[in-house]
Amino acid sequence: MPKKKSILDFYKMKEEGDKVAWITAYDFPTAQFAEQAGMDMILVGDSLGMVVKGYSGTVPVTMEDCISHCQDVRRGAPNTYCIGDMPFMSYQVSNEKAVENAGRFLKEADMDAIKLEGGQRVCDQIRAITDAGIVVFGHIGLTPQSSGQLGGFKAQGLHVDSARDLIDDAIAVQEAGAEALLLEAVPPELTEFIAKKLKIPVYSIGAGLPCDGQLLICGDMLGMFQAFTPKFVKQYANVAEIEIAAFEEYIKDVKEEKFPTDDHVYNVQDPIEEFEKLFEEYN
Ligand SMILES: Nc1nc(=O)c2c([nH]1)NC[C@@H]1CN(c3ccc(C(=O)N[C@@H](CCC(=O)O)C(=O)O)cc3)CN21
Ligand SMILES: CC(C)C(=O)C(=O)O
Ligand SMILES: [Mg+2]
Repeated sequence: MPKKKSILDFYKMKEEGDKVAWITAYDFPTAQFAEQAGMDMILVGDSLGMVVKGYSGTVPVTMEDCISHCQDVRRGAPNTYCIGDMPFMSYQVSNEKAVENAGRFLKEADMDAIKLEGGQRVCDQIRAITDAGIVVFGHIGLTPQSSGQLGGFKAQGLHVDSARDLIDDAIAVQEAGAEALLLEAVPPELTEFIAKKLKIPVYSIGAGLPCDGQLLICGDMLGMFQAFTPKFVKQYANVAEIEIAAFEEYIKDVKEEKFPTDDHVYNVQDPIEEFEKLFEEYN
């Protein structure tokens, strides 16, 4: 079992050009499989609202949802670096609320770091959480919690003006004390510039190759999420197909009385004659 990584390992990996592979996970079994596979880190994303709860966005997700899923993931992956994702309205209102809620991820769910969305406009919160001794991951570009302002789940930084805003946001997030930055759905040219410009590791979800590592949503890469498939997703398995086929076969077996067989039942421990006598008593 390799030793659990720390944020210093991720700085070192950036320096040495070793790429970080991470996925989201929300449950115990997925966390176990990710750790067994050697995943560098796990994000317990507020995307759990869409991937496991079936909401159409991440806005309804609560602190209680996030803490509960972080606890499940930690039990499954005790030796993997885990990041808790701060849900909508858990950090926007005030620095005090932001610090208090960030702290819950560490105290109640043993997370190693927290992530929150936004650039310059959340730098006060990033500074406050950092000052409390908590590792912060920034997240800019397509920020699903503010998809209303973005006009939907749309790629960002495609034009020079918006790219300039994102570069300013990236620098501000680093200056505020964040120790890593996630870029979501921005063009690779911009990703490469930001990854080279910043001292902190810069990771991509839908932001191309030239940076310090890649994140995918587990439900997307495993083929378990059916509502939509972002352009940036590579599907590595079709779990939906496997699961539906298994359910269909089970249904058929039940209808045709092919399940259960002798292998799946318990054997009586008294002579069958005694059982027959027992049943007689009731006839
Ligand atoms: N399952 C899942 N995967 C994700 O990647 C994801 C979530 N859920 N929930 C939170 C956000 C929302 N994300 C999304 C959602 C949709 C697109 C998408 O369909 N994009 C289109 C159009 C892009 C555009 O209009 O610019 C695409 O073709 O990629 C992208 C990212 C990323 N995150
Ligand atoms: C989309 C990713 C980056 C995320 O924040 C999540 O999974 O919640
Ligand atoms: Mg999120």
